[in-house]
Amino acid sequence: MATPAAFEWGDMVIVSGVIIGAATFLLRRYIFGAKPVQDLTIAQKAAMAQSATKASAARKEYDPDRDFVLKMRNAGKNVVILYGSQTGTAEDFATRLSKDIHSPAVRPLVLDPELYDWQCLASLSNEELVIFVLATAGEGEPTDNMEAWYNALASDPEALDDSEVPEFRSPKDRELDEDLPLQGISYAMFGLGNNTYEQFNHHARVVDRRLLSLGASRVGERGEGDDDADIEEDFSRWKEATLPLIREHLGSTTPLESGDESMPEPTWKVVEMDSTQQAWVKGELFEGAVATHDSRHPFLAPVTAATELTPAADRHLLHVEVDLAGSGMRHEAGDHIGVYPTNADEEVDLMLDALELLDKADVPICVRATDPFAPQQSLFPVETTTYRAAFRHYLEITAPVPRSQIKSMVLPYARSEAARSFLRPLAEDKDAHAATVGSGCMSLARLVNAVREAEKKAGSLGDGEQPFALPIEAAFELCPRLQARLYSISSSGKVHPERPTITAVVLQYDAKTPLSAQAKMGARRCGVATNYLLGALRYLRGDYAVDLAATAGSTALRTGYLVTNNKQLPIADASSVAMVRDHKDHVLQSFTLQPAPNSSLEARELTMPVFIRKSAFRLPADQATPIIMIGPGTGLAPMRAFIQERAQAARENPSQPMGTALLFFGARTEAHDYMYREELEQLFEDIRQAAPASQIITAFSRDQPQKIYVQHRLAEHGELVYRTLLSGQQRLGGAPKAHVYVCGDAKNMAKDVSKALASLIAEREAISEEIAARWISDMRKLSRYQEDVWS
Ligand SMILES: Cc1cc2nc3c(=O)[nH]c(=O)nc-3n(C[C@H](O)[C@H](O)[C@H](O)COP(=O)(O)O)c2cc1C
Repeated sequence: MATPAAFEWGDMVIVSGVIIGAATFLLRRYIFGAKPVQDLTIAQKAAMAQSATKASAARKEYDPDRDFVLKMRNAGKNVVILYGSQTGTAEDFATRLSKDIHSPAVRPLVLDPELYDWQCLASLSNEELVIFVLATAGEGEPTDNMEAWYNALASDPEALDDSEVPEFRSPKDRELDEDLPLQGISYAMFGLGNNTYEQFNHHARVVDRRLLSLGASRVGERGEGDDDADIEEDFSRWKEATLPLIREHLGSTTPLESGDESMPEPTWKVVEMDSTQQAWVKGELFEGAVATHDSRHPFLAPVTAATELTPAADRHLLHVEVDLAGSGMRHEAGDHIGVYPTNADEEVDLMLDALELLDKADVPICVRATDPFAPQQSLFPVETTTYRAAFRHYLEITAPVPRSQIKSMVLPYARSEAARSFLRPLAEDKDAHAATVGSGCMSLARLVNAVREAEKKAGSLGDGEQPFALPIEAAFELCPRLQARLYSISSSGKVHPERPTITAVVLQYDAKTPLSAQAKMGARRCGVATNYLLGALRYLRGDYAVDLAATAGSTALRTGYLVTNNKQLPIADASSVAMVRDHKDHVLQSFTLQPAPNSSLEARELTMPVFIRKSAFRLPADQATPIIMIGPGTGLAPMRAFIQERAQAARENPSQPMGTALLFFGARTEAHDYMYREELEQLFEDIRQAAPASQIITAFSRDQPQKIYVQHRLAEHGELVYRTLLSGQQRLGGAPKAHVYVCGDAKNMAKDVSKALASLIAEREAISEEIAARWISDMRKLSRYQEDVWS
């Protein structure tokens, strides 16, 4: 089988020849903007940063293309919004903020800091403003695209006041104060974080404190969004308090009316191309053009295995393996793999139907910025696409629509009283929005359908009233960019080079509102990426394969499967078909999947767009160091990679000293949820040849009347855990030398595990739990207590 050289975007269509060159130019940011890998802890980074800051400032030649102040002024703007975003939320907030704040006096430009130099910050004038929208990533780390700024500004985040003053570029008209080089510069700050992480909003807090200590003035308070509560509401509150101050700062005397329901200015222009005039071919945009694969240039990896891991009656637990051969990417135990999913065909059709675009779903379109100065001129990473492909590959179409978006981008298009009465409470009342849109997980298509239902219920429309219709430009703006999903790799790169595996539970649940239960396609909601992985598994297994090209009459090859009571239907009808459920009570979605190049339908060879993201979650360099792994559920993933690696080392050299390895694994029941059981038991047999005390300790929560979780087992096996932490010492007397790894749920499990550990240390060292917790904190700083957790 031929190995794909690079990524080709699904069933994308592009005009052959000339467009490839033009698109490459327009997309140079995507194609050439190589991202630095983030594989150091904060402590390591801080140590490196001090010297790096000086060196880079001295080294850096002025590059007008990287001068964001110049860029802003040339575009006739006076505000620059810089976003630090890992998974797209901050980027989306920045874009929306720019819309909300825009007026004749306030002219914002949204920029990615990765493409600009922090040294230019001091050139801003008092009549200009910079707004930071910064998410925290990793364990209190900056996002990849803010890394250079963060390292320069906060050369020592622990001791900001003693940090060296970075060397900013002096503006032409004034000298910079040596200690307060940012005097006269104004900024506003909104941070995004999640309260379940130990270092809540650390990135925004550090940058904020540093800007203040360098002399800059903050307009308004620093906002802090909490993803664990209601980050949209946090953002709205911050905007309500801060936007008037920003307007005032920039000399605007006209406050925006809060009840403003005027039509928004479109950001994007959609041009339909004449497909009869030109030769349209399937696009293979990135083939041969990319030397390095990363999050912006994923690799189309052949899927080499896809299986179900357990016989659980009510959930699909998946194991998916891809082949990275030829990609140049390597993975190490602890790394993450990013997967760009494809939206389910039913969701795409629901959206096309809601926008009344089903009949021209495959018309080629070109989507360009209306503002000739906008930094991003093309909405998608391809010059031309189709309505269907845009919704399938590039946009997040299943997320609930935020309240502020309903207010600014949906309500203005309501042309009947019935539509306005339905939408107004959702736009204005936080609780009404949470109850209907939040709990109902009401995507844009579902919201549009619900407005139409409200109009139908109201009977005839009033005089001169038009039925509700949302223009495509608004829909493109309302849907955020489809983001890659990151999974902890569950295989070792040393043992299985080029074959990373994913271990994931398929996410499906019912939205709990009467409205959603009655709506088209019902109340079931499906996680985008895990259902895409399930779709791939089913396709490879041979469930209901259908060549949709034949039924849809499309010139593009569309491979997928469609389950509709065993009847094969044209894809366009799928959204009206009642969803079929499988034996695990999961709805069966259909996906248009990407076949391997040159493979026949019968061969069933698939590819998946992936990239590797380096992590700091690493085994100790010295294999004599003991490790304690706590990984319940799919939190087992990175532990499996560690165990594979230690087992291989033990097999190869059993006489080499090896530290004890303890695995705490938890699941619901032993009989139905114990994934990788035989393999793990065999691997521990191997490990015990070199480290005899190594063992697996399980916690099956539903195998007895009372619930037992991994934290309970930690307490029960306190003596063994303590001895492993001692690692040959008599007493700890401080942070243990063993390494502890925790992976899985951040909200409860990770916190309870940390408490259980502090408690068992306190008891045996005869110290207070507070002191023991401090030792664990020290372990974190020394990268000996590492978490890979999510909430
Ligand atoms: C892997 C991961 C690590 C995170 N680490 C932190 C953290 O240390 N502190 C924090 O406050 N929030 C943390 N968060 C929460 C994010 O900051 C929050 O979800 C934010 O909305 C993401 O914004 P983005 O999509 O622009 O990256 C983390 C999220 C993820 C997925």
